[in-house]
Amino acid sequence: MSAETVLEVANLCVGVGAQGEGASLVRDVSFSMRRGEIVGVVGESGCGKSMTALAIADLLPVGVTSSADRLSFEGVDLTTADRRTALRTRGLNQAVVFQDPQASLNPALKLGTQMTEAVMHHQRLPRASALRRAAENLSEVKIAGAEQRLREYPYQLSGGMRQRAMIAMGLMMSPSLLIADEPTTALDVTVQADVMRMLRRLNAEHETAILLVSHHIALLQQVCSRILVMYAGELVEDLPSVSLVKDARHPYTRALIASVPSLAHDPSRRLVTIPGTLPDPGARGDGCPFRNRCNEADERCDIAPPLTRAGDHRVACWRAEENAHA
Ligand SMILES: Nc1ncnc2c1ncn2[C@@H]1O[C@H](COP(=O)(O)OP(=O)(O)OP(=O)(O)O)[C@@H](O)[C@H]1O
Repeated sequence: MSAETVLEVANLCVGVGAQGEGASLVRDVSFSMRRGEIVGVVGESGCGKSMTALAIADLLPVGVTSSADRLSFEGVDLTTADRRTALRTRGLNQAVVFQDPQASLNPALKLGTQMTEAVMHHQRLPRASALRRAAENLSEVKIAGAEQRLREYPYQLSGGMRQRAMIAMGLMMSPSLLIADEPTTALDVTVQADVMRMLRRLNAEHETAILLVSHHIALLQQVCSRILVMYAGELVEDLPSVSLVKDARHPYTRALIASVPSLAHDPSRRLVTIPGTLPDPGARGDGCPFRNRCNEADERCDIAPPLTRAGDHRVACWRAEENAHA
């Protein structure tokens, strides 16, 4: 693994039950992220984006478990590390921002207390220095009157401010990876743009890699260097953002693109919606998970296509070769 690799995930699986013995929610997802890279994860609701992000962050809901051949942060493999090392590695290197900051901020603690807890514990920073850093971070995400805000409770902040405070909190440790799951979905459009600008600036200034989960493929194309496309719990395509529109090879990725006005090749053509629905996690069967909704499916699709690499592009479709030139 190169020193430039921040995160490496090999064959991540997520399932319901203490041993993942129930329905399979995520199957064999593998990818890595370089320092400072912004990688997007896209797909329809229920395709396993959040479960993938939560498994990496070790924040899966009760009753859902994960396994992986390798899950390493900064070279430390958390699948073999002891609990203490795993906690410390995540604590030092990883921050998480969710769609709903309300769910992540403790309503009973003042902002200053919750922003400083981790650095005081992990970096042994004295309280005064930690509070100074917290105030600087709040100013950095454009929250005015930072010192006063640190003495306030989350309910005293607006929704957009809470989301920015979450980002400021996440960056207290200068993490090498920020996991952001739909960080702007619950916000109104102007605040969304502010939050995205902020994430990009923090990425550029602190070299923080960002794993950005969103169902909004056009937004990901604008900010990410690479996009991972998930379908029914599987990674079906991984490609550079610059290739998205002209070189997507999986029919599902193409359908996602065709359903977005700003990305569709010919905006005058009718936008395409994807017929059918995502199969239930317990009822995916064998073969390509997309075959029942795919207008290019043929008899080959009864066998699941492997995720095959060609240069910096990976696709799980028997037609990937043909589609590369189509
Ligand atoms: N607590 C849970 N227990 C069992 N299954 C769950 C739980 N939470 C979600 N799921 C199921 O896991 C699958 C993947 O869900 P996930 O939230 O990862 O999808 P997603 O792509 O992030 O969707 P969205 O964009 O709606 O958040 C879905 O079928 C969902 O119903």
